[in-house]
Amino acid sequence: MKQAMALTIAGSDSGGGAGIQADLKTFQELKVYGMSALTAVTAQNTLGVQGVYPVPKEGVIQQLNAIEEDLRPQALKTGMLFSSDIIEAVAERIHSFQWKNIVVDPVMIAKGGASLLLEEAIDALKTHLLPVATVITPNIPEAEVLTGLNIITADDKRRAVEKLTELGPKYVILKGGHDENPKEAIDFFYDGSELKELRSERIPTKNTHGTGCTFSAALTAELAKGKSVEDAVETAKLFIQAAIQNSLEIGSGHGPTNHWAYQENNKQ
Ligand SMILES: Nc1ncnc2c1ncn2[C@@H]1O[C@H](COP(=O)(O)OP(=O)(O)O)[C@@H](O)[C@H]1O
Ligand SMILES: Cc1ncc(COP(=O)(O)O)c(N)n1
Repeated sequence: MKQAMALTIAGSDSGGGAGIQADLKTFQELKVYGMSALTAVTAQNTLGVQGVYPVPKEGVIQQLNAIEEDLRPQALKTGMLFSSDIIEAVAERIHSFQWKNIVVDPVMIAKGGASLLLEEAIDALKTHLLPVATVITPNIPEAEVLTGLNIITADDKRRAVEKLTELGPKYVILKGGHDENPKEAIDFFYDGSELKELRSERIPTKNTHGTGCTFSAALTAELAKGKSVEDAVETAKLFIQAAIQNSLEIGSGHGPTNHWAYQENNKQ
């Protein structure tokens, strides 16, 4: 059997709950060989981000070249990209290497409020990266920045996914983790013509550090196995639901999700 291989292009979270660490743990749980290109080192724990140290653009390019030369991913995701320099370099390589199954998680702000993307990089994200994306997975505040819309109602969400599709990605998943619905976490899934709602019970917990990273990594892993976007997103939703349901009470801030819960549940 051909080994499924996936790449994450993202920042490091020293606390292990988000970023590259969450992505690689998720790939591993879904039995996908994980590769990484690091864009920034963050000093971070469950309480927040204490420092951000970007990798020079040349360093990011060299990591991508090394992967292309010898390994090649069947799917990849981007997370924290930090600057327009890095975004342009990543978009250019995705295009020239003809990499497929591109998941763009437009990470902007960590749960504690620290900025993981410079203001000057938003334009580059819209003009360079979104056009080469297969799927984008913004949360509500990120979708507001990308569209300029205020997103509160279901109608606002419909308008937002349509507007986001106009920026170039084939599919948009607008995640509902940040909305006010106390009962359900509803993600809007739009394929350019049809809108589907992905619903799950909202779990009352403060331990949501890394939920977005884990969700987009699960989606990427399933795409690397050759699944359709429609099927991959169903698994990603089940994966994140199990990970939040069994989140870990470690650290004294927003604890991380549990990356092994999905497989543990499937064993029973
Ligand atoms: N409390 C929760 N209970 C159940 N699912 C949640 C909860 N919070 C977030 N999710 C789900 O986790 C995924 C990540 O969403 P979100 O937290 O909005 O992303 P981000 O980490 O990028 O802000 C989505 O599928 C969302 O519906
Ligand atoms: C390096 C890095 N990348 C991404 C996030 C976003 O995490 P979340 O999924 O909690 O929004 C983070 N806190 N740190």
